[in-house]
Amino acid sequence: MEKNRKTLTTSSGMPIDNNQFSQTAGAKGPVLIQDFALVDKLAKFDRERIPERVVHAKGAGAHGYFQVTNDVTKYTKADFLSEVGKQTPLFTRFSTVAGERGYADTDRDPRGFAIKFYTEEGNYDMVGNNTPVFFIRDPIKFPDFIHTQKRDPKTGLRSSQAGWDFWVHQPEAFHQLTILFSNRGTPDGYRHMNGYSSHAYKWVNADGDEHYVQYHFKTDQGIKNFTSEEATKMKSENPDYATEDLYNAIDNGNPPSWTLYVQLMPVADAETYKFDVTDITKVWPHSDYPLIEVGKMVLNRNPDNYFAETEQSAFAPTHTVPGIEPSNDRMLQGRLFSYPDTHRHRLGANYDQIPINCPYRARTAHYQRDGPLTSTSNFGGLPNYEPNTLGGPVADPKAAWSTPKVTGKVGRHDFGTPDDFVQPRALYKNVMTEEDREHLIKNTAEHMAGVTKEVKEKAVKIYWQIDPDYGERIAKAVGVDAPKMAKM
Ligand code: HEM
Repeated sequence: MEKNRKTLTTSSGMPIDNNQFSQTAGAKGPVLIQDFALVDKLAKFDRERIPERVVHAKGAGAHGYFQVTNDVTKYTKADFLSEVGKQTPLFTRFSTVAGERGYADTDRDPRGFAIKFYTEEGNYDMVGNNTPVFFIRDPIKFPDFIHTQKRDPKTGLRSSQAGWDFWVHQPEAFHQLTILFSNRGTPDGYRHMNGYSSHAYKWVNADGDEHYVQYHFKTDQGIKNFTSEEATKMKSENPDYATEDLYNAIDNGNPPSWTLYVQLMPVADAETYKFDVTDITKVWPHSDYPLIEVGKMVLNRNPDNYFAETEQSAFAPTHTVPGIEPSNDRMLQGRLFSYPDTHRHRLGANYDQIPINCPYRARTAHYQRDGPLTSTSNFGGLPNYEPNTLGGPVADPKAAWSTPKVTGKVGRHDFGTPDDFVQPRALYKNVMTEEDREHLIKNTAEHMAGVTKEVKEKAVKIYWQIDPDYGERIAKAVGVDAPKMAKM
């Protein structure tokens, strides 16, 4: 055996004499079940795959840190934001949404933008996207929406018909669609896009004052997008383009960074504001609520092992810290349940004990025990019940959340009649350049190419209500009659 090379072992640590030939009964005889070097290897291999994430299956991860650059203590008591200069280690995962784990990175799709801050008060996860709004605003619609983005149950193919058939029944989706079918739907890798909380969360300060908050992580690399042609070409040239680009930038000592800004709205303002600020299909005008700088996120270390870190990372909006609370945004409330639930399914009940998910900078103290793959000391001989006289951990009333009032009847309430077109109209008319609009029309029409006339006509009707120019140009590009639609 060569010097300085370790002896190969089984997973139980038994030295292995030979890794080239299975044990057999005689040179021509059958393979023996006593050969643990073989059985251990095959059994481990048989179980190598865990379920992929039901959405956001393909992603790239990176370690880094967050540093506070501005005093925000009058808005939140979150300890990791308590001092200018304070640094908190973090892990980030960027992703596409609909494709499977082997899918191409440059597909038109929102991009996931998930951050796990390892704070001294426990892990804080910010699970956002590169778009400030979303397609729907009630969690009961999420599984149906995602089914339209995944493969058709009969053909096993992706179907743009399903997407459009769903969207034409959700006029509120057209704000997000106007973003998705602009070139922002095909960002040039993960370094050149912004990240948003999309939801309103709540910041609470030490005196109990509450603000709704929206997060904007602005890329310091500048926004860069692919055109539809460039993105499609890249799918075949390098399906892992975004993953490789992020890895190489960090590996080459060129750490990407993002500046975090927030919009803050006193909770009382929300009652009289012109729209429901917990509606995720809306953005808050910067003229009403300007951006306030908070700090910088820098990604400077690649994972050592993709599976252990990136694949096993488990983010949840439920993982929060004192000073940051959920709002009543219905989508967010649905997500609070969905993420830890899917982690228990994907990784097991002790997903929090996997090193990448472990709140290693906080001192955890509780009475939860056992379960599959318990891989900590399981709190040794400490008591496993409470109340007790044994000096075990007790709850601290100071950690109580804010106590917002709720009124009204239990029921399946609709959203009333919000104006879902004013914001996509402003985006189309006032924010986009003529070149942006040309790309938007072309990209939308390309995607709608195989869609039925009935669905195209319904979509055109919505586009026309957003803005007649938008509707007429889409109608022309997809080959339906816009003026007739407009009179319907
Ligand atoms: C009711 C609505 C939603 C539901 C039920 C839902 C559910 C899920 C589920 C089950 C996963 C897989 C998690 C895993 O296996 O680790 C996931 C991933 C993800 N979701 Fe959502 N989602 C919703 C809306 C949203 C919204 C609005 C955003 C962004 C603002 C978002 C951002 C993400 C991101 C970034 C990931 C990937 C996290 C990672 O990198 O591991 N989701 N979602």
